[in-house]
Amino acid sequence: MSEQQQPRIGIIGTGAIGGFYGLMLARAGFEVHFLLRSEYDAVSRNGLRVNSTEHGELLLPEVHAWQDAAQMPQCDWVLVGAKTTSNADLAPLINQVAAPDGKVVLLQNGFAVEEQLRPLLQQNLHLLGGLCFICVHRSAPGVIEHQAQGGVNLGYHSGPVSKEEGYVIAQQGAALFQLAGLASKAMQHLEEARWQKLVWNIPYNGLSVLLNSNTAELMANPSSRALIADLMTEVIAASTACGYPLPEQLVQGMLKVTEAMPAYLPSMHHDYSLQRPMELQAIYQAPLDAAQAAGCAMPKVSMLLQTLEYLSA
Ligand SMILES: NC(=O)C1=CN([C@@H]2O[C@H](COP(=O)(O)OP(=O)(O)OC[C@H]3O[C@@H](n4cnc5c(N)ncnc54)[C@H](OP(=O)(O)O)[C@@H]3O)[C@@H](O)[C@H]2O)C=CC1
Ligand SMILES: CC(C)(CO)C(=O)C(=O)O
Repeated sequence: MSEQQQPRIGIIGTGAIGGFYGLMLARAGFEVHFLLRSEYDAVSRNGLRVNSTEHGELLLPEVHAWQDAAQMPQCDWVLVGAKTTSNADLAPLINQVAAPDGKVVLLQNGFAVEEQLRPLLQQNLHLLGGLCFICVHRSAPGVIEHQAQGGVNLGYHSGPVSKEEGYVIAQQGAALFQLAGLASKAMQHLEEARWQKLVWNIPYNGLSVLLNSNTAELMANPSSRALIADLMTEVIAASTACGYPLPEQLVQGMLKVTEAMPAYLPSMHHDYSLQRPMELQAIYQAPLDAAQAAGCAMPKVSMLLQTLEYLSA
C-alpha cells in the first residue's frame, strides 16, 4: 500500500497503550492491525473497548487481530505498545511486520530503549520514540480504562536519513495521531524528552509499588511527597550532568500536575501486582548507568531500584 494514499499501521503489543492508540487510529479511518498474545481470543470475539473519562465508551467491534506476526500484512508504521522488557524478543517480529522503509515507534517509557533495540532492527527501518502522556490500564481482556490525558510526542532516533529528514518523519507520525483527535507533536530532542518524562516515572512508578499506593495517596502524605521531590531533584541533576539541563522548577510543576490528576496507579504497579516483569532496566538501571558515566550519583534512585529488585526477585 502506498503511503501517499493511506499508511497502514501495525500495533505490536495490544495492551493499554497499544489498544488505546490503535483503537483511536482505527476510529479515525486508518487500517490498523493488532498483534495480540493472551487476549487474542477475547478481542477476536468481542472487539476492543475503551472506557474513557474523556471520550466516553468506545468500541471497535471488528478488529484486524493477529496471533502470528508472520501472517500480518506489512505496515508503514509499526507502533510498539509492549513493555520494554519484551523488546529483544519482539525485534524479529517487528522486522517481519515493518514494510521496507517502515517507521517503528516505541510507545514506551524509560531511557536508552531505542539504543537497545536499534542493533536488532533492519538498517532500512526508521526508529522513533513516542512519549505517551496518558493514564490507561487494562481492566479485562480487550477492555481498557482511560482515566486521563492522551497526548503522544514523537522524536526521531535513527535510520537511513538525515536528522532533518528524521524530524519531518516525526512530524508525519504526529499528524497521524492528530487526525485521531489526540494532542501530538514532533520533538527535536528525544533523549532530553526521555529524561524529562523520567522525572515523573522514576519516583511515582517505583514508589507506587514499594508503598502500594496510588498517586493521590503518595501526594497526601508529607513524607512520601518529600521523597518524591528528592527523587525528582536527583533525576534533574542527572539529566543536567548528561548534557540535558532541566529547570529545578520542574519539581513543583510536576507535583502540581500530579495533584490535578485522578488517583492513578502507574503501569509498574499493575505489573507488580499481576506478577509481570517490571521495567527496572529501562526506567531505573539505564538512567543510573548514564548518570554514573557522567559522574553524577543518584543515591535515592539507586536505593529505590535496590528495593524494587528485592521485590522482583
Ligand atoms: N499505561 C500507561 O498509562 C502508560 C504506559 N506507558 C508505557 O507504555 C508501555 C506499554 O505499557 P502498557 O500499555 O501499560 O502495558 P500493558 O502490559 O498493558 O501492555 C503490554 C502488551 O504487550 C503485549 N506483549 C508483550 N509481549 C508480547 C509478545 N511477545 N507478543 C505479543 N504481545 C506481547 C502484552 O500481551 P499479554 O497480555 O499477553 O502480556 C500486552 O498486551 C510501557 O513502556 C509503559 O511504561 C507510558 C505512559 C503511560
Ligand atoms: C506521567 C503520566 C502519568 C501521565 O503523563 C504517564 O504518562 C505515565 O504513567 O507514564
